[in-house]
Amino acid sequence: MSTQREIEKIPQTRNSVNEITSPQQPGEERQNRLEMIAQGHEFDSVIHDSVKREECVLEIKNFNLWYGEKQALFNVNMPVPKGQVTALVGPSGCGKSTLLRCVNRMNDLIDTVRIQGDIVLNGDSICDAGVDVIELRKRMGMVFQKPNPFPMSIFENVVYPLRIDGERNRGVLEGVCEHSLKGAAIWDEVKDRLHESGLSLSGGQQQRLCIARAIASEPEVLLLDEPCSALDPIATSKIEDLIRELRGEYSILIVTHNMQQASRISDYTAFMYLGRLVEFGPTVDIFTNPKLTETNAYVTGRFG
Ligand SMILES: Nc1ncnc2c1ncn2[C@@H]1O[C@H](COP(=O)(O)OP(=O)(O)OP(=O)(O)O)[C@@H](O)[C@H]1O
Repeated sequence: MSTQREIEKIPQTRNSVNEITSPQQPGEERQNRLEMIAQGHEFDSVIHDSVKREECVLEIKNFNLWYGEKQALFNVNMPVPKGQVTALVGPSGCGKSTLLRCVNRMNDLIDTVRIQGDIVLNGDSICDAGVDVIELRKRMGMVFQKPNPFPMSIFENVVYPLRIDGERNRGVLEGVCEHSLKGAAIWDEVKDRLHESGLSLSGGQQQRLCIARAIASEPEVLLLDEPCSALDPIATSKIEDLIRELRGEYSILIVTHNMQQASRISDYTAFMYLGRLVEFGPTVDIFTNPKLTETNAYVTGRFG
């Protein structure tokens, strides 16, 4: 869908973003904020005060990213609250996955990527050239759209992060395996078949196995990139319940296309558009009383 078509569908109401920053003068034409973004105008993200008051696990600061000549992220400033679920939403191609991948430096794997700005994890800058990326990734758990269990047993899948760290103690490995599978709400289903292949599980079980593997190393942040997009509704509902249960113990940043899912599972929602953070606030406010008309148009399905 072209940007222009998206924009045209958004009603140009008087209750636009411009009313927040300046009163409308008689006869003055209001310009939609998303149209201004598409035209390359500078603008400041709208971040609700309640987000700013939260303790942060991550702080994304003045962050820009280019794929070759093409800029994909523009001056993103975003605190990610600790112990909460934060959803990243926005139309396809707005940069949600790119931003998520920056947090665990997966974009380093792409030769053409260039970044500016910083991301701070619990006080530590993660973008410095001197950062040990392997150590950094141990502080993050990542779960992808498609479940990706390794071709090894359920047990070995879960304890994999400990194995690569050199852990050999059977008791420790068994304890972490059970704790992580329970944490991922799949223990009862697999406790009698831990030595079967992880690939023998259903798609939804495989995804919970991947979440168990992601939490086995007790990460500071759990990054979930559309973790339910390949799952049926029942498996999706189990993963959503699980995300709610993991909240508090883990800080979760999740990319989702599904507005109902974002509203069900997240505490905070960030709306992105064409590489910019547009509005970021408590999910209940973003879905029922956003500050921007454009956010309302997106979350109610009127474009994108
Ligand atoms: N490896 C890459 N090389 C070049 N451009 C890329 C690459 N990955 C993403 N992009 C571009 O960066 C922009 C943001 O893409 P990204 O995948 O982050 O968006 P998204 O919001 O996650 O989209 P979707 O919801 O469709 O997954 C898009 O214009 C995309 O084409």
